[in-house]
Amino acid sequence: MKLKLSDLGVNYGNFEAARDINLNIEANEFFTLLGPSGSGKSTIMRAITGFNTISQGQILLDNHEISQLPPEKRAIGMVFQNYALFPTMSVYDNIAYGLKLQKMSTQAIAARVEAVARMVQLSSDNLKKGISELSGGQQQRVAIARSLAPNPSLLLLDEPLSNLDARLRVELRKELKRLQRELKMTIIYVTHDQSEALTLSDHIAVIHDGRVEQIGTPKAIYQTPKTEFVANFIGEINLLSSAIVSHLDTSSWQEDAHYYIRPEHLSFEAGEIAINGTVLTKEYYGVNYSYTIAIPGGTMDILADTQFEYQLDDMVTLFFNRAHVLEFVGGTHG
Ligand SMILES: Nc1ncnc2c1ncn2[C@@H]1O[C@H](COP(=O)(O)OP(=O)(O)OP(=O)(O)O)[C@@H](O)[C@H]1O
Repeated sequence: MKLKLSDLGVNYGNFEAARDINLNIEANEFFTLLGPSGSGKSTIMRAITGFNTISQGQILLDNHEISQLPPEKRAIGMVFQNYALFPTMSVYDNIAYGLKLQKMSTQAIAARVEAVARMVQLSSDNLKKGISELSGGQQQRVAIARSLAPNPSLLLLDEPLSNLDARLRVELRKELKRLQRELKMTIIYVTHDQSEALTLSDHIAVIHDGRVEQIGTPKAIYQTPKTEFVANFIGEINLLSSAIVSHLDTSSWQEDAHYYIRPEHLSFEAGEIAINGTVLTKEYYGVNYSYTIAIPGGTMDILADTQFEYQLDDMVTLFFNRAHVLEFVGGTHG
């Protein structure tokens, strides 16, 4: 199913937690709301599910206005950060919960619970257990299975992996993507983790202060951020301070602009622009090094191939090309 939010606004009392939200989410798309804590992501999700009343705009699910419907009539699946499982029920009963409400036959429920348990790779042994007997990763699988059981055509996932350790997050992230492809579902995903957003999404909406800052593919958001906020929020980036810029031959550069460059666009080898500096910190990442270089008026982070091995306090020259420099005037792309 496709979802359209048009001029959506949500207030808590006098506080505008979301405003002017316009999103077009296509059927079978993996769409992510990415933004810092408190930016309004959950507020938008709760408006879609019906747990928040909207103060303005429309929510169209396959062209039908749903904002006046109660949550249970919207047929939208939802998984929360804290799982929100029923702790005293068995895994089976948790997954079967929505199906029982739909008055499905016991036999049909059993078949469906087994099917979704298989999808999320929960064994039949696990189905008999109590929720507290499962690991965090298994509990999250139960939460996903429960939301999938009624076969929703739209699934909302609000920070579903944030309670898990790093390795499990990556594993479950791959599984989510596989499930989405297999089940041909529209997924709206909320995260403040940029690597999750970049790896999973077809499109990302960057949310900041209750507004949409930019919508685009992961590549577009990373490579051509429209605002200074997006440039700083997605990926690592170096600000070329005015002190640095004043050292450069910058006749084509504007005085009131802010200039940025990504660490991977700096080189120790060659480039149009050169800055001398000394090695301040060095981190080894297996495939490469990350160095912080002290330069006149500031520091720059650089990602370098392991062939470029320097020691602390070594003198080095950083090179980069003008084409890789991102320019912002008044916060927006120059
Ligand atoms: N029930 C509420 N009443 C009043 N203010 C609220 C309520 N819920 C959220 N807020 C405020 O609205 C803003 C947006 O909150 P929201 O939970 O949507 O952010 P978020 O981007 O989902 O954050 P997080 O990543 O931390 O979950 C915040 O400033 C928050 O304090």
